Amino acid sequence: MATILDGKALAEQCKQEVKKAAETLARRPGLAVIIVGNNPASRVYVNSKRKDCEECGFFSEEYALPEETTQGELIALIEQLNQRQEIDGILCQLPLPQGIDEEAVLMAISPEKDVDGFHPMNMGALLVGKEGFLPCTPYGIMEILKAYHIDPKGKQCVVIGRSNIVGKPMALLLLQKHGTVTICHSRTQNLAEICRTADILVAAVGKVNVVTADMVKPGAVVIDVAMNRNQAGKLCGDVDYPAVKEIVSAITPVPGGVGPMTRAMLMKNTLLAAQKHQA
Ligand SMILES: NC(=O)C1=CN([C@@H]2O[C@H](COP(=O)(O)OP(=O)(O)OC[C@H]3O[C@@H](n4cnc5c(N)ncnc54)[C@H](OP(=O)(O)O)[C@@H]3O)[C@@H](O)[C@H]2O)C=CC1
Ligand SMILES: Nc1nc(=O)c2c([nH]1)NC[C@@H]1CN(c3ccc(C(=O)N[C@@H](CCC(=O)O)C(=O)O)cc3)C=[N+]21
Repeated sequence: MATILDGKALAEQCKQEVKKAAETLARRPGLAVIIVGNNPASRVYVNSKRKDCEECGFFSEEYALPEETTQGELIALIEQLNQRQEIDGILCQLPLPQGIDEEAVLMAISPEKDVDGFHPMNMGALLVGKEGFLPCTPYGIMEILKAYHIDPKGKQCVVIGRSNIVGKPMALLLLQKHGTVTICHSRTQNLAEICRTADILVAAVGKVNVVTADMVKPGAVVIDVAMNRNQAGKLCGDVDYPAVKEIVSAITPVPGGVGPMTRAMLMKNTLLAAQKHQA
């Protein structure tokens, strides 16, 4: 029987710890969340971030900007938030509307307030193994592995996906923990064969059933990052969960796996930002 890696329960635990630590600070940690346009999925995520802040006793501000917002206006807001003492973390929800250069926007966030860990300064710190904010999703996955005593050291790790926010930093964190890491993407020719070598398989593609049971080594650990909707409109990951869970040693469910831990790590990063900021 596979262990179901319960990200939801672990996230609740993490948030309780964050809340406790936040109570010892002179001032509540503050998070500003910016959302541009009317992406319904983004709306859902932003609402849950507000709830997380309340749970952790944080101060939070939300900026819901219209679809027509210009890059200049968005960056001007970020620059104001960079200056504000009571704001420890700034998150600009992705994706941004067409015509706005995401990289320019992410670069505008002060690296000290970049609780998403998307600024090139924090990305660079991760690359060279220096301290910085870790991107929340890969950070949350490493916390899941740690909590369940799954050590990447010496293991074959396969990451499917090479985005700057998930796949690439995921690969770097597994490498940092001494995994032997292979990164796959849309041009990978022998995906199934490479996946079958994995002791730890991380799927971060965004396509239903891109990972089927024949691609998974029996006894492997499978982490499903994706947030897809299937034909019935149900939330699901990249992995054919019912079939794959029968052959693995451990697997994250969707929902209830990586998603809640991503949000918990956002709270953790905001706490860390506040601690540094107030030191
Ligand atoms: N649980 C959570 O907290 C989070 C979940 N997500 C979800 O994770 C998924 C990935 O997100 P993100 O990294 O931002 O997505 P991107 O679309 O930026 O990246 C997807 C990656 O998958 C690769 N890919 C596409 N098709 C295939 C294929 N057939 N075989 C192998 N690789 C393929 C792409 O390759 P190429 O580079 O060649 O195009 C790309 O590297 C999405 O479902 C997203 O919703 C994202 C963030 C947080
Ligand atoms: N600047 C920025 N930072 C992000 O971290 C960021 C982003 N932009 N854009 C979009 C992606 C996606 N993402 C998720 C976070 C939590 C869940 C989550 O909590 N999921 C729940 C289910 C939620 C539901 O029911 O819809 C779960 O898996 O159990 C999902 C997805 C963060 N992202």
